[in-house]
Amino acid sequence: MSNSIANTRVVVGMSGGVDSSVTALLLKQQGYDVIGIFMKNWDDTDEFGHCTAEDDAEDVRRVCEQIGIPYYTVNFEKQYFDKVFSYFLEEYKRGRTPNPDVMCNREIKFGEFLQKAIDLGAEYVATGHYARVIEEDGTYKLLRGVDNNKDQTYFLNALNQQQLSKAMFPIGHLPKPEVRRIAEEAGLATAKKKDSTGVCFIGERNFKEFLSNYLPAKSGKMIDIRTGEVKGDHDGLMYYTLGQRQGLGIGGSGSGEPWFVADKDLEKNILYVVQGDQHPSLYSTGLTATGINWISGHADKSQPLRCTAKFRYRQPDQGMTLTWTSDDTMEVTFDQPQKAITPGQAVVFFDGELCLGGGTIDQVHKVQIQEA
Ligand SMILES: Nc1ncnc2c1ncn2[C@@H]1O[C@H](COP(=O)(O)OP(=O)(O)OP(=O)(O)O)[C@@H](O)[C@H]1O
Repeated sequence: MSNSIANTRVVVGMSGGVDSSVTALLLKQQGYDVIGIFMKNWDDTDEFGHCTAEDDAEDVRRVCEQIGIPYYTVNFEKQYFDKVFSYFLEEYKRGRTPNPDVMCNREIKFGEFLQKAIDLGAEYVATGHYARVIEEDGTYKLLRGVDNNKDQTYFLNALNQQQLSKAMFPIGHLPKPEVRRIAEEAGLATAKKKDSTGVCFIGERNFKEFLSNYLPAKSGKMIDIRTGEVKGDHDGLMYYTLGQRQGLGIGGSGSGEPWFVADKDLEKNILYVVQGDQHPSLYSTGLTATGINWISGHADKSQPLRCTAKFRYRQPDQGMTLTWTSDDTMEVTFDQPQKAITPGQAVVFFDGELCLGGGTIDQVHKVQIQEA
């Protein structure tokens, strides 16, 4: 074992899931000085006094004991509330659909948590994200995880050079089934644990009910964007996402094609809907992105750039042209009209395997509709 590896301390962010368990195991096997830390970011104690964070912390304890590494729990509930949840609520108040995971990675996992790790003498923070980071000529590059199905670069697009220089993603080069196999072979307590889904602080709860605890809902009219006809009432604009089909409560069986959310007018509190999933009002030709993080730090902002991008996790990449309009804003023009582009979500740019960076979708440029 190389002495320098043995002297390199790595803090692993342990969620109690299989990915971070294998992350810690691999680093330990490679000879690093590994510490496992579970973050408690949210008090999810239910009405029966049960808290899933406690179950997860217990899984972290069992896995760390199996691997033979020290473990701790840190509480970042206040920091998470101030830096992620407040932003989440603010965005919903503006009628947008935020991405708290992108913010959590930037502000908590590779913000507060990274600082905590550094305070503990660690050189790196490792997580079980499916992504890769490499250094080339002093620049840190974020690459897609090799498992296309699991690639999580979408959520890591807001990390900067300093954060990437401290990040390790030890399972980024592995397909998920291989990660499970490693966990099973090592007999890790989390080997068969099912993957977490959804926004971490909402969990399996009903989203509408959850949000209504924090933001007052204002009902209003639901209007057909084509005819101006009132189709019904909505429960509050914040509950709806562009392109959404479920939960509109109109167009029951026998009344033709399903209805979709086409637009929101925040000022007038109107939800615009349209019938048929191919209607042009669901499509856009481009978008304005703000708060752009260009990972390499070196961009030629005077030239338009061809690349691919995703507007949501697990979407195939789409071709487009980027034009910088200021230091951190750009106009994005799609090669083909795109459906259900959602303000508040992340747009993330790629050049092949390389994640170039990303930003927040601010304005959406709708397809111009020419009715016959
Ligand atoms: N509560 C937590 N405490 C510490 N680290 C965490 C926590 N939640 C997530 N992480 C870290 O962030 C990574 C990605 O989080 P995500 O919620 O996407 O988990 P995941 O892909 O389901 O992985 P896992 O199987 O490890 O739960 C995790 O693998 C872990 O390293």
